[in-house]
Amino acid sequence: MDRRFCIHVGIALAPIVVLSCWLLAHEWTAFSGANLALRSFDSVRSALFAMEKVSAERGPSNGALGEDLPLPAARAAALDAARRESDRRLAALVDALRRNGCPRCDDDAGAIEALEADLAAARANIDRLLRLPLARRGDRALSEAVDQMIAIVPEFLPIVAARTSDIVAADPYTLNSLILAKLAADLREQAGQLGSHFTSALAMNRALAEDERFALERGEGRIEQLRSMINSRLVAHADVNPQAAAALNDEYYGDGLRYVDAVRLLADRPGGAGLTTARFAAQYVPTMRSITGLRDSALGHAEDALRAHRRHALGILAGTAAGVALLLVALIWAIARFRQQVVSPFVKATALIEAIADGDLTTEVPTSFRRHEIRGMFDAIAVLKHHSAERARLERERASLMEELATMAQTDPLTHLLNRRAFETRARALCAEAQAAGDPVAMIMFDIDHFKHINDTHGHAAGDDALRTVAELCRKHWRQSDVVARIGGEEFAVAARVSAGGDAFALAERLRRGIAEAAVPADGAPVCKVTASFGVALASARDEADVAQLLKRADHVLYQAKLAGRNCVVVDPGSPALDGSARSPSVVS
Ligand SMILES: Nc1nc2c(ncn2[C@@H]2O[C@H](COP(=O)(O)OP(=O)(O)OP(=O)(O)O)[C@@H](O)[C@H]2O)c(=O)[nH]1
Repeated sequence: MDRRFCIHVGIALAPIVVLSCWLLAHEWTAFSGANLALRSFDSVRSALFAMEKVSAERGPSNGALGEDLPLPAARAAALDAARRESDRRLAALVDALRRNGCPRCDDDAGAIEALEADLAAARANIDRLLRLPLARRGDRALSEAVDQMIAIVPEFLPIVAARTSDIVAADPYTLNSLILAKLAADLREQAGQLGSHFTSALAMNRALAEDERFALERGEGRIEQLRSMINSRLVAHADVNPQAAAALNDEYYGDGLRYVDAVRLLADRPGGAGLTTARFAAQYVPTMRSITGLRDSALGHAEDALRAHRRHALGILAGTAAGVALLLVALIWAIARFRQQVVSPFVKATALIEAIADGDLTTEVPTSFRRHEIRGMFDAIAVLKHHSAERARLERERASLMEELATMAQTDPLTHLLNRRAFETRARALCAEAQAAGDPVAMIMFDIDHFKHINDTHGHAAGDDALRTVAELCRKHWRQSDVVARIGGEEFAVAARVSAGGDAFALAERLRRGIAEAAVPADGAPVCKVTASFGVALASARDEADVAQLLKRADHVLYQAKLAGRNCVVVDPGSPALDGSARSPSVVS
């Protein structure tokens, strides 16, 4: 029962455990997703920063390209600082991608390697031009150098897009902030490119070429597009820092673009704008900080949301784990209590009832149960045990009474020898056994002499004592295998297996002498002497030993013994000469 209970509990617990594990796994996945989203966010931010720095590197590069030899130390230092900053940000991006631990981050690391190679090539090209005098650099070469730097920036975009999709998969609510940050980064790039379109014309002190004017218009169009996209995002999500939005409006859309328009008008003149690229950059570049300001504000907003999401996921995971642990502990506790308070008592009760049914009443019935129903059950078992013990006792008494009755039915109550009926039954069995074994059977009958006289002289009790004394002598003189009985008032009979006729006679004679020598006691003192007369009849193994016949023959010679003067043994003359002795009656007196 206990084993079955455990199996059933296991079956019932299995779906709960599976469900709990599933719930935990689900919450763990959500928490891991939130962690991955934060790491991916770090990659996106690093990519946008690196992108900005590579884009910003174009400012000092263009500034240097616009200077003639020897390159002013300040220009060289600015270019060097910008390149180091780009490299630092790229290294940070590689680190962030390594920490990111996403399946496709290896592809991104490969993309960074390609990007770094392209950047190195672009820088080498710029350095080559910087070693030439300004007049020998050539318009076309300058444009190509600027374009080569511009072409590097879009290489960041697949990394940003891939990591953004990882973030949005874990927390879709960050999508708007991330798009806004990406639009701001695009705007920063477009703004940078817009400035770059002036580089050749300013460096060569000439008017803007047709394709440069076209590029400027296209850039402004793209910037206008981004402006409306950013504005619509800002309107929909006013929670992004409004000061950053206002700064963008004032500084870049206001001052920055106004300055670009003014320089373009100047640059339309045949002699050019009369500005160095460095002066242009010094005036224009600072207005772009408002763009990165908006980008950083959007990134900060996304980071806050992601951290909140991670905290929330961690809280849910911890709550779920605690809930599951609590539920399992409560279930196990309840099952253990149920097993201890209900199942175990039932198992014990079953074992007890089985033991009682098997007759084992030695086991104690426990009484220390607190539950009313269980205590009642064990009280009932105690009653059952008590009744069973009582019934077992009655059974034993009945069996002993039956045994007593059976003994009484076969025994003479005065002498405790067999009675006549039992004698006949046992004697018949003895005859059959003797015949089977080929042994002769002797039937010895004897009768106390003048017993009436004893009764009359010494009283009936003395007569009874005389009978008991003779019975004791019988027990003393005859063997265990002999059948001895009191078959009448003062009449006794013995059936015995013998090997020779003389044996039977000797047996009878030995008893006769024993009786004659004995004194009948009464109240501890001898009262009188008794004698007995014996008749012996024999049946050989060949004869059919018939108990009735043998008794009759023995009785007949017993009568002869009486007639012969009593206190003697007479052997039936019809007995076979078993040992070759005479068949004539033997009389001993
Ligand atoms: N005390 C006592 N007497 C018994 C019992 N059964 C029979 N008697 C007596 O035994 C006596 C038998 O007497 P009888 O048949 O005349 O034989 P007897 O006196 O022994 O004479 P013989 O047999 O010829 O020697 C009777 O007086 C019976 O009352 C008994 O259980 N107890």
